[in-house]
Amino acid sequence: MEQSRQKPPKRSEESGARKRGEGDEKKGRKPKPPPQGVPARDAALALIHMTTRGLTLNEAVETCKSFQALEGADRSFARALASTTLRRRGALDEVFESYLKIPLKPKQTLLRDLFRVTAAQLCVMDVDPHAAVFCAVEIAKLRDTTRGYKNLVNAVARAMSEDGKERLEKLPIRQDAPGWLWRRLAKAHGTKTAEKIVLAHRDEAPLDLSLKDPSAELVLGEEIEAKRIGVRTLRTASRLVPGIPGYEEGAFWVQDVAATLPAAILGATEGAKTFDLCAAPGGKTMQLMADGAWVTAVDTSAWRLKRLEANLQRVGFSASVVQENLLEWKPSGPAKFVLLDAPCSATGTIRRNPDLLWTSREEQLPLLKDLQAKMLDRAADLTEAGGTLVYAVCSLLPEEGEEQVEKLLARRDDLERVPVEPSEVGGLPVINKQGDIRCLPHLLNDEGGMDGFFAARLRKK
Ligand SMILES: C[S@@+](CC[C@H](N)C(=O)[O-])C[C@H]1O[C@@H](n2cnc3c(N)ncnc32)[C@H](O)[C@@H]1O
Repeated sequence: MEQSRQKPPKRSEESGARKRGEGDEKKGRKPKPPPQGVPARDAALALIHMTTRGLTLNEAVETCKSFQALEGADRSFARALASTTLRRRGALDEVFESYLKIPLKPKQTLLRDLFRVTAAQLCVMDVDPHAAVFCAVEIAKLRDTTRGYKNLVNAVARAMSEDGKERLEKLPIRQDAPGWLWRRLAKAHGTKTAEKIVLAHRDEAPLDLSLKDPSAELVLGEEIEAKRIGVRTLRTASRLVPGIPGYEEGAFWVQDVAATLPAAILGATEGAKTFDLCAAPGGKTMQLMADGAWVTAVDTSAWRLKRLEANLQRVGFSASVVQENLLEWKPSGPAKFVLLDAPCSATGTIRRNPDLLWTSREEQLPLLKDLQAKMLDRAADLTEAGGTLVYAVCSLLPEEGEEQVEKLLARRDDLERVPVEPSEVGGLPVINKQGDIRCLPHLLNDEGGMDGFFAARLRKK
């Protein structure tokens, strides 16, 4: 059986919580769980385990019964614990594994996830270490696959409570990213920038609201801190979207500041025929419509289009919505303005979706790149002469962004790049040498950062 490499640390004499638990155990009484105890931590473990099996964190949150049963502070704690575990999983694995004499077997997935969640509490989060150790052992006892390892869990958790934080802090920054992503980020942006990107992934993203009418004042109430940023964004410290004044009236929708830039640089004019390709769930459709464009929104996914329609309805817009594969869609004619927000690795949204670090697969990239190139050609064909095409991806990887555009311009002579001006992006520091938009998560770090995005503007000759 696996054992801890180190002796478990001595128990702290100051530990009221642990002394109480131990005493109770000796006397055969059930120990009293501390606040935000076993149920919240067990729900966080369930969420993590669902992501290990391939679900996104959002899907797990929506479907996990033990999480759904939580309320208030327990619910927030479980969500924060799951999110922290995913953000730091690479380093946390390294830390807890350093205490094991015998590595875990690949099939011990639940035990591995329990160690991860416990390490996140003990090495990253500011929680009572005694509560973390106590609950880890109680959770181990709950299931057949972990019950036999409760002593190991106890020993490793107690060892981590002693010096896990120090071990974590000694690890290189790149440890938080999967190897394939780190290699690609370092090659594309250089090691220093790649480190800044990986560091930015440690933090929760702020909540950005896109204003339907950017010139209007949105009165949020004194309790919600907010600041104007970019072209139409109000950045807030709030998390409760439906609770924000103006939500029911459709005065805003949720959209990271970086995601507002592709539609902003398209420059679709009032009443102009505009194709929003790969449109769902409709963030950019709403933005184009708010600027008065006459939009046809195309997407292949029925359920995502349902969300688009619900979003449009709340904000009070009605677009022409088409469920079609873009590569096969045959509209009656081209449009003056075309926005293609192509499917991609979504690596630019890791701050919001930390599960992507572990659910994205390098093997998906060739397929995505092939699809993006085909979509770009199709989108160019659907743009009328003299019209504007914007290509966008929420990716950190140039092979899905910059390189796709270079290759497009090399294989077609009917397109030319139209460089973006700083005034078009509200002065944000996101315009690269070619005049394209390249957002990275650490830019504007002091103000909460931004999603990673690439967007280029092309004119059809
Ligand atoms: C990056 S998301 C779009 C986000 C959207 N533009 C927004 O701002 O809310 C990419 C979209 O491409 C859609 N998609 C993927 N393959 C497609 C295809 N062959 N034809 C049309 N849409 C496709 C997906 O369903 C997904 O909704």
